[in-house]
Parts: sequence; C-alpha cells; structure tokens
Amino acid sequence: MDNVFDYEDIQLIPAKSIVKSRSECDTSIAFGGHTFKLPVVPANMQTIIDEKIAIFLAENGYFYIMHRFQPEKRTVFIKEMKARGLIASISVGVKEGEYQFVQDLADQNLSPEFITIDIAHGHSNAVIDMIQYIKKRLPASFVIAGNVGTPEAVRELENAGADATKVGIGPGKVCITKIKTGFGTGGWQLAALRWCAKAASKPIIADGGIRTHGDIAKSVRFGASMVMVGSLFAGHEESPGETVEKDGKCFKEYFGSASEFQKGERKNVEGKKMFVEHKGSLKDTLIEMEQDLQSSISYAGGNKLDAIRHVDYVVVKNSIFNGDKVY
Ligand SMILES: NC(=O)C1=CN([C@@H]2O[C@H](COP(=O)(O)OP(=O)(O)OC[C@H]3O[C@@H](n4cnc5c(N)ncnc54)[C@H](OP(=O)(O)O)[C@@H]3O)[C@@H](O)[C@H]2O)C=CC1
Ligand SMILES: Nc1nc2c(ncn2[C@@H]2O[C@H](COP(=O)(O)O)[C@@H](O)[C@H]2O)c(=O)[nH]1
Repeated sequence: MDNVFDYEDIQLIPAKSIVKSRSECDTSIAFGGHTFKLPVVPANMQTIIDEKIAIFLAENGYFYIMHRFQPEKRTVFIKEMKARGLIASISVGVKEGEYQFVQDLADQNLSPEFITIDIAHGHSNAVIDMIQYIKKRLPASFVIAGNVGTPEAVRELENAGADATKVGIGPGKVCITKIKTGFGTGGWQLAALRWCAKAASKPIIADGGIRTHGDIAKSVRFGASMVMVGSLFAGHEESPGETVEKDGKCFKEYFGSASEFQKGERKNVEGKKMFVEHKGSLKDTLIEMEQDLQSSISYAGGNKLDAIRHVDYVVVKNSIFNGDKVY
C-alpha cells in the first residue's frame, strides 16, 4: 500500500457550478432501502447517542445507530421505535449472550431495520459467524459489519452476508489503538477508505477521523456511502452525559467505547476520555452540516451528492490548515 494520505492532505478541485443557489443541492442518500437527509451517522457510542437523540434523528429523516452498551434496553427500544413508526437501528457484539438476544428477537418476530455488529477488530470469524447467524434468523435486517481496514476484510465480510462494512481502525479522536498496539488506519484513514472502497461491492461506512464538515465530502469522494462521526457530535446540549463547568466554560465528556470509563475496568483499554466544549444544539449542527455539504456539491459542479464522487483532487501534504479547529 503506497501513496498514503489522510483528510488534511487532500483538497477537492472545484468544477463549474450548475446551480443558482446552494439550496438547490440535494444531500440525501439511499442506504439500506431507506433515504436519509445526510450521508452522516452519529457514532454508536454512549456519549454520542441515547434513545432521545435516536428518536429525534429518526423522526427528522436522519440515519442513526443506537449503541450496544445497555444491552438490556435494546428490545424495549426496538418496540418503541416500531410503535412510533420509526426505523429501528441497533448494535450488537459477538459474545455468547448476543446470540441469545438475536434468537429472542427472531422468536418475537421483532426485526430491526438495521443491525450493526460493532467490534474493534471486525476481520474475524467471530464477526463472520454473527453475520451468518443474524442473516439466518432476521433476514430482513440490513447488517452492517465492522470495523475493518483492508480490502480482504471487506470482501470476506461481504461474502459472509454483510450488507455494508464499516472502515476505520484507530482514527477516532478518543482512540488510542495506534499507540497501544501499533496497528490501524489512524493517520491514513482516507487512503484506507479508498483502498477498501475499490474492493467493495456493497456500501461502505467511513468511521472515525472526521474533524471538519469538509471531511464528509472527502469521504464521499473516496467511496463512502455513509460517514460515522463521533467527536463532531460530542458536547451538544442533547448529548448524553453531565455538563461540567471549568473556568466559566461548559464542557461535556466524550469517551471511547474501549476506554476504562466505558468498560468499568482497566483491561484491554484502547480508548480515552476528553472534555468537549459545549456546542449548542444538535439540530443546528445538523443544519450547518447540510448547508456545508450542499456547498460541497455545488463546488463539485452538480446538484446531487453523487457529483462529489467524480471530482478531481490534489494531494497537498503539510497543508496550511492542519485539521483540528475551524474557529
Ligand atoms: N474503530 C476502532 O478503531 C475501535 C473501536 N473500538 C470500540 O470499542 C468497543 C469495544 O470493542 P471490542 O473490544 O471489540 O468489543 P468487546 O469487548 O465486545 O469484544 C468483542 C470480542 O472480540 C474479542 N476481541 C477484541 N479485540 C480483539 C482483537 N484485537 N483480536 C481478537 N479478538 C478480539 C474480545 O475478546 P477479549 O476481550 O477477550 O480479547 C471479545 O470476545 C466497540 O464499540 C468498538 O467499536 C475499540 C477499539 C478500536
Ligand atoms: N480505538 C478506539 N476507537 C474508538 C473507541 N471508541 C470509539 N471508537 C471509534 O471512534 C469513532 C469516532 O471517531 P471520531 O474521530 O469521529 O471521534 C467511533 O465511531 C469508533 O469507531 C475506542 O475506545 N477506541
């Protein structure tokens, strides 16, 4: 694998605009048999999404994936979403109890529209077995499997029956996998996405490393159908967790799903905790994201998201703006 690069190393090249206003540009995406307003999904992490946010997102046409860290609440959650006529989208792991959970859903004829298998190292027989188990018992559910970082992994999970794969090992803001293990796509996530997308025959979710709204457009350019975003969604009024005040400023916690704060113990820790400055309402961020993506589409010379997929780009190593802060 040569020519590696990451989000801050790439700039997309503008093409002649065909719209009179950016508001004409359509950011929607068809994914898993449904159409969503944005090709963006908040990370399935406990400090990013809860039931209330899931309902808000589903009611307003956004994709969501509920996390798996309160397993006992999942069946009630699915029932509640279905009772409201909303999409049910949950996560599972691969440990013993998860098989019984899937069987219980099948026994109750309770099929979530989306099931995400959420594991650090998704290129494994554990994930392949779970894909096959779900597909047999809940064939109507759209199965997302991850996380992976190679074309071989994408192909293997697709062949096992996954309907989409999630790419990104270690590029996350609260991720310490690279430091702790020496492995992953941290630092070259965008190149890894391109590598994987070329091998994929089904949709790909780019997961981790998104630091600006422009990175969403870059992910789409390099093959993502959907982009999973953690830190940019952390710290909102609606975000789960306490608001803490420090030196007159408000912050919210954002911790990794493999951190000791999530696990409750210091074993196989691959995540950390940080405090994110309070950002206002999630609704406003989603609107800004949509406007920025509309602008991206207009720079791509089109009026639909697909226009971005074909634009030229340049590699600008060590670019002036280096990624972490917009303001
Ligand atoms: N995207 C990313 O870069 C990463 C994301 N995470 C997130 O953290 C959460 C916890 O993940 P995870 O630890 O997988 O979940 P679990 O704790 O549920 O572990 C899943 C299973 O996979 C095994 N396992 C875990 N890591 C490996 C590995 N490297 N090789 C082989 N087997 C492994 C575990 O066994 P055992 O524990 O005994 O090894 C366990 O049986 C998830 O939400 C995940 O998405 C975590 C790290 C990286
Ligand atoms: N290596 C780890 N990765 C983690 C952990 N918890 C979550 N994640 C991944 O990060 C992304 C979000 O990335 P961001 O850059 O948008 O903040 C998330 O979707 C997971 O894939 C963890 O503890 N360790």
